[in-house]
Formats: sequence, C-alpha cells, structure tokens
Amino acid sequence: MPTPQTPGDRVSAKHMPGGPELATTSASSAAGLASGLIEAEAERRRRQAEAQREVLFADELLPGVGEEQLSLRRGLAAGGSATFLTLTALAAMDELESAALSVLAPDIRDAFGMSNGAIVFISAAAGAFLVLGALPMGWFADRCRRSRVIGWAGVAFSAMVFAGGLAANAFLFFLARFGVGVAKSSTLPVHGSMLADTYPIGVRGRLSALGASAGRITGALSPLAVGGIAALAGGNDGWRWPFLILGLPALAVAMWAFRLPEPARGQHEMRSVLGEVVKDVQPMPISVEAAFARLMRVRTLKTVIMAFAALGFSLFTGGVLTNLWLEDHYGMSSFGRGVVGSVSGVAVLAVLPFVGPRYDRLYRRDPSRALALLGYLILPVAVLTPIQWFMPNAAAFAAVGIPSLILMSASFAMVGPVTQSVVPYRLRGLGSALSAIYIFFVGATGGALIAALIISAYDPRVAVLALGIPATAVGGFLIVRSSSFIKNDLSLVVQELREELEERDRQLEDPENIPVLQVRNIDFSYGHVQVLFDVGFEVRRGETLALLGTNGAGKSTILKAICGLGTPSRGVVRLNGRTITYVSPEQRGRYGVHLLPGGKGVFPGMTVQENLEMAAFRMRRDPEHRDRRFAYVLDLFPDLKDRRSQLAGSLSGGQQQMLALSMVLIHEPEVLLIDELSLGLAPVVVQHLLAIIERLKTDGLTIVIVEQSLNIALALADRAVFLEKGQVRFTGPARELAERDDLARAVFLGREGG
Ligand SMILES: Nc1ncnc2c1ncn2[C@@H]1O[C@H](COP(=O)(O)OP(=O)(O)OP(=O)(O)O)[C@@H](O)[C@H]1O
Repeated sequence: MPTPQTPGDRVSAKHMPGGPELATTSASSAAGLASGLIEAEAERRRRQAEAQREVLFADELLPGVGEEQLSLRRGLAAGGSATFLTLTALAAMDELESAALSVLAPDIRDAFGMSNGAIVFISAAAGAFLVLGALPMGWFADRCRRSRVIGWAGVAFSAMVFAGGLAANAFLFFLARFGVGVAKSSTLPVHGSMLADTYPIGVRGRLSALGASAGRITGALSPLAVGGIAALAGGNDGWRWPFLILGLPALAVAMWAFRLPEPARGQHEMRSVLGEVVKDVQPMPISVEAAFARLMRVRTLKTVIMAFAALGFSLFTGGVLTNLWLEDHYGMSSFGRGVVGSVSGVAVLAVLPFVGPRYDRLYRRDPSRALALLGYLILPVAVLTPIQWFMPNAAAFAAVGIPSLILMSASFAMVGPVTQSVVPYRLRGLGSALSAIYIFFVGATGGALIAALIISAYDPRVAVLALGIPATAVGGFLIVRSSSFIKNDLSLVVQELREELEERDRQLEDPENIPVLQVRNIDFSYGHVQVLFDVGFEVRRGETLALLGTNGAGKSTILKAICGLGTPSRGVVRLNGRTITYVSPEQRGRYGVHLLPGGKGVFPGMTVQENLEMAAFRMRRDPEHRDRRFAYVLDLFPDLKDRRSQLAGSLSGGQQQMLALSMVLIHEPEVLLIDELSLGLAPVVVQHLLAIIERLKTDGLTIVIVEQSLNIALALADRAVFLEKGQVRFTGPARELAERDDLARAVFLGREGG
C-alpha cells in the first residue's frame, strides 16, 4: 500500500512539482499552451456533440411511436372515463366562474362602490394568482396522490366562490378571488399530469382537443347562464346568486374527485417502452430547484415553452385589441362584436376535432412531424395578421381573423400532449407549472404590458403589428426548430426507463446487495458547457472510493451531483437503491449524504462552539442528542475542545479542517463525501486527519474522497475511479490504479501520460 503523502506528491497544474524552471514561461510555451487549450476545448465540444447525438433510438422504440391506432373510446375506457369527465367538469366550473366575474363586473363594481380601475385590477389579478399557485400545485402533483390534490383544490375553489358571493366588502371579495385563483391553478399542472398518467399516449392529442372543445363550449354558454341567473334573482344583490349557486356543483364534483383512481406515474411510457410497469414504491420528495434545472435541460420542453411564451405576447391581448379595433376603426356595435366572437368560437370548435386525431396519427408515425405541425400551424398567422389589419371593412377583417384564430387555438391545444411526452414522468406537475409560468406570466402579462404601452402612444393596429407579428413568427419558428430535438429527448426517456427496469430486476435478484450509492449515466453541464459525460460508478456499504483525475476532470462536480448542489442533465443518483436525483441537498442530508467541501468549510467570524451549533441547527429540538454529538466530535478532535470560544478564523489550517469535518460528522453521515482533505495542510496534520478517517472507516462509514494527493487517496481507498475530461477511464481496486503508471502520472502532471 502506498504510504501517506509528503507535500512533494501534490498534484499537477495547481501544485506543479519540479521547481521554478518548470514555471518559466516563454513566448513559444505560451503559444503552445494557448493552442493546447484551444485543442482541448475543440475536443470537449466534439465529445459534447457526440454525447448529444449518441442517444438516439429507432423510432419504434420511442414511447407511443409505431403503436397500433387506438380509438378515443378505447383510450378513454383504458383509464376509466370518470377521470376525464370529472376533470372536464372542474375545468368547466373554472370557465363559469371566469364568466361570472367578467359578465357581472359592472354589478359588482356598483355593489361595492368601486372604481372601474379597481374591478379591472381584481379581475386581472386572477391571472397572477393562477401563476402563483401553479408552482405549489405542480409540486404537490409530483409528490402526492393527485386525486386528493384535485379534490382539495376543488373544495377550496367551491368555498372561495361561495365566499365571493357572500363578500361584505370589496376587500373580502378580493380575498375570495385570491383563493379562487390559487385553487384554479391546479388545472394545468395537476390535471395535466393526471390525464397523462391515466390515458394511453396514443389518445393524448384527441383528449386534449376534446378538453379544449368542452372549454370553448362552456366558455360560450357561461355568460348566458351567469347573466340569466343574475337577472332572474334581480335587485342589487342579483350578482351574488351565480357565485352562490356555482359553489354547490363545484363542491359535488370536488368530492367525487377524491374517489378517482390514482394512476401509476409514467405507466404508459413504461408499458410502451418496457412492456410492464416499474413501480416506485417509496418515491423520494422532489426539490423544485432540481426539477427546474433538469426540466430546462429537456431541449424540446425548453424551446416549446419559449415559443409559447412568445406566442402569449400576441395571443392573450389579441381578443381585446380586435374588439377595440372593431369598435374604434369600423364602428362596430357590441352586438356585432359578439357575433364576430361567437362565429370565431364556433369555427375553432369545428376544427378542433380534426386537430387531435391528426396530431395523434402523426405522433404515432413520427413525433418530430407532430411537433413541427404545431409550428407550421402558427407560421401562416404571421402573414395573415398584417393582411387582416389592413382590411377595408369589418366583415373582411373578421373573415381573415378567423383562420388565424383557428390556427393559433389548434396549436395551443396541443402544448399539453407535447410537454407531457418529453418531461421525465416524475416531474410532470412541475413541468406543466414551468410552462404555465412562462406562457401566462412572461407571455400574457408581458404582452399585456407592452400592448398597453403601445396603445397609449399609438393604436391597436400598431400594437398588433409591432407585437403580434414578431411574436408569432418567433413562436412558430421555435416550435419547428424544437421538432428536431424531440426524438433525442424521447430517447432519453427510453434510456431512463430501461435503466430503471434493469435496476429493479437487479434489486429483486439480490436485495441484500444494493449499493449504498449509485451514480449512473451522469451528464452534467455548466450552462452550455458539458463537463461530465456518461459517468457511472457504485459504492458499497463501508467502502471508501477515491475519485482521481486530472485538473478540471469533473471530480468536484460529481460530488455536487451526489449531494444535490448540482442537477445532472441526464442520469440517476441512487441512495440505497432509491432515486435521489431530484431531491434537495437538505433532504439528502437528512438521508445521510454529507459533503466536506474543499477549501475552508467554516464560518471564520464565529467561534468554534458557534460553528458547531450552527451545523447542529437541525438538532435544536433534541438538545440531548445534540450534546452527545458535540461530545463525540470533540472527543475525535481534542484540539478543538480547548478552543471552543476561539474564533474559527484564528485557528490554524489544520484545526479549521478538523472543525469543518466535525461540522459534517455531527450529522452521523451514512455517506461522507470529501473534497480535498489534505489541500494546503502540513504533513503532520494530514497524518492526524488520516487517522481519523481510518477510524471512521473502521466504524463502517461509506466514503467518497476526491484527493489531489495520489498517495493519500490510495492509502485510504479500497477502490478508485479515474476521470479524464469528464469521462471515467478506470474503475477498480485502488492498488490496480497505483500500478497503472500512465494514469498515475496523469494525476501528477495534469495530463494523461504526462
Ligand atoms: N461553477 C462553475 N461554473 C462553470 N464551470 C465550472 C464551475 N465549476 C467547475 N467548472 C468547470 O467544470 C470543469 C470540472 O470542474 P471540477 O471542479 O468538477 O473539476 P475537478 O476535477 O474537481 O478539478 P480540480 O481538481 O481542479 O478541482 C472544469 O472545467 C471547471 O472549470
């Protein structure tokens, strides 16, 4: 076994051995270095491009592709029509409630003595509440039984609608609206995720079109129903009745929603790809940050939501601007405008039933073509818009506007099926929430603001031409572009599912032998720069694994991915066989994964005792346990015992490292990740720390250590993984690595073969 280090065995470019002559630079060596760096970067880019191309399965292996055609009836029967009907009914209640607010706005304004501005603000704020609620709802959708989330959201919705009807003043009415907005925000993330997991992939387009049609029908009938009830009730308080009445059926549907069956997550993707369902019996809680980081790496999703955010700039203001123009420019009455609205609505309704089947058919044959179709539907709108807005009369204006509306609505109705297909199935709720935030907050709100600014200076036509044309062209172009990514993203879905099945079988075969830590197929990027390529290894209980490699090979990045400080763009991290890839660092800490960071891991302005208390903050409710842990670490490091009131910044480097290690060990880690234990420390201190690590090893702790000193790493480790430029070059017993002269030299000299 190699002996522990002397300072002379330190590494590479950071600590280049060999004396001052090696550090002497000349113009030619600088030029050599520069060209070496350029070559290295070109090589990294080549590997990055290769890695992105690498995962591409044949079309028929992708989920839902090449399957037999499934009729809508059979598709609905497969998941039970109750789920679709219940969710559609709840969405219809949303429409009714929105209609109640807009139709009855003047009555509500008068009843509470509000200004026009106040009632407009209350109505418009609903959109913001919806976005606010989308994130928590998405989070719940990915963590909890969705039927319960839908049920509770429905109960809250009905209670808030009822409260709105009873509100005694404008403020209470506003609060009720706030509640309604948040409850409504469950529609996109929770309903979307539930539908995708309940019904087969082959009917997603048709179901979405059917849902959109139902929404349009209720949207058209709602003003009539609401206005009718208010008129029947009559009087100053007539406006309250639609809200009070709507609360009851909403409650009934919500109660029914509790009974909906909870579908297995990702079951249709699994059936399609694996032929069976791999159940995640104890799913780990997902962190929003990790989920978003991962979702933004799904290129199809990212491009599609950017596209629809851009489209949102024109789509949501389009209706208002059209109506303003019809009145101001063509002098059309409100009745005429109503007729135009209704005819357009009917035209959209007539077309939607054809879009869903077409999308499903294309998706089955070639998902890229299905997605490109959505872009090609949008692009003509960029041409139709200027034609429409220069029409000589209202009838021509309306006639040219109808195809645009149809095309946009048809494309919009298919966003759900696309996003649900490419998002990792554990993140469906948050994926939809992310889309909602971009589309409604960035697109709709941003579009409304800019349109308002342009109108105040010019007129609606200028607003549409300046905003609508570029938004539509950019949106359409982005969707067409995203179609080139979809097969790659679906291939990643396949790869992940296959890996899950393989792992499940392995665990069933040998349940006693599940590694404590598994890192599988990890790709990791900082921004656009990929630094890890398909990295994988395992660590057994009680084992010490050394991660070695050249400078910048990605060793610290792997530790980040394991402890949750970074989210890989591909691949899985498992702890005791359970997936923790999207679990927050805090939660991983609770499960026993702790990192001793490289460099100074203490708060220099605090005393030793305060540092320890800070580290033990989570144990504040169990002071006895905390004191036992303090005693344990102070027993390990007696040097710290007498310095408890000393500022950490005034300790020696070695003592600071001991304090940092104590702050980690307080938590009784199950897996200890160490990033550079010995860096910058005197040999005698290193010896002392090594003795401690040996003791922890004897106690059975599992350790992954990144060490610049080859001797130290090999002295401690049972096994080693050698990385070069983000790829694993060697995995095996540590002593074998020591015998690999080429790799060992690379650690010293910062390049393979030195
Ligand atoms: N926060 C960051 N942002 C951008 N790039 C980063 C970041 N952190 C690391 N990198 C880059 O990622 C690559 C891998 O870095 P990492 O620190 O994981 O390597 P390492 O093997 O631990 O190297 P070292 O031994 O020098 O610490 C390097 O090219 C590095 O420059």
